[in-house]
Amino acid sequence: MSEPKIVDSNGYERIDVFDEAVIDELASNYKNILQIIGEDVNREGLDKTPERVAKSMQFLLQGYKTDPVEILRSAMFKEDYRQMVIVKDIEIYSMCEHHLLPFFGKAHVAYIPNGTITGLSKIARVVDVFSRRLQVQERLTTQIKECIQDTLKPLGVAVVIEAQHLCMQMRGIQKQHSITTTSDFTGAFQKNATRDEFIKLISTKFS
Ligand SMILES: Nc1nc2c(ncn2[C@@H]2O[C@H](COP(=O)(O)OP(=O)(O)OP(=O)(O)O)[C@@H](O)[C@H]2O)c(=O)[nH]1
Ligand SMILES: [Zn+2]
Repeated sequence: MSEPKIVDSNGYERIDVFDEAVIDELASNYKNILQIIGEDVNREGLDKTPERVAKSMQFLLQGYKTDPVEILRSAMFKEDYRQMVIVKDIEIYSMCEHHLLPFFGKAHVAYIPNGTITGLSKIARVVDVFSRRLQVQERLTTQIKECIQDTLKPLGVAVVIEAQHLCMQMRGIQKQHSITTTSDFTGAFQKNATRDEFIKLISTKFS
């Protein structure tokens, strides 16, 4: 019998990346940081903050614990459909590995099956697993592409990510409106016509 899933208040499965000892150690280090920046760690509002931040980190970095290949393998179906499948506007929240600040936006993912399809939600889950790690946008884009290509072995995979980086907005260069776009393609998407069709379809608004 499989173990019961632990869910959070939204009903989503909670993945504990760190054990309790690690949470305690993280909390103790965050307490030090609060002290170093000159805060009064004993005031009421900060009482539980070190522990909250430790748990928040656990949530934000939960992607290390899940194998994205297993996610795809859990829902692979034989199907003789060899046209483009696009899951677009998948929201992403990731953490910049340079500043530990969020970057967030949308991922658009397409593949052309070669006898095997996967559950649509699994594409979004793979995006989530890689996003919930310390990342740079380029590597995130490529990891999603490679995981789908290596597991489903489709005729091609395309991944485009558009994101805002808080490390460029709240600090540093402080550019509030710049969006970074990254893309990566395999197989059939290397051809201009196929890639153009994908770009056209992800640019179309349906609402
Ligand atoms: N290529 C890439 N760079 C990123 C990403 N996220 C943040 N960066 C950049 O990482 C770089 C780190 O540069 P450094 O000069 O070492 O750090 P810094 O002094 O904090 O740089 P500034 O942000 O320019 O103040 C910065 O240019 C960031 O904009 C990302 O996803 N991809
Ligand atoms: Zn950054």
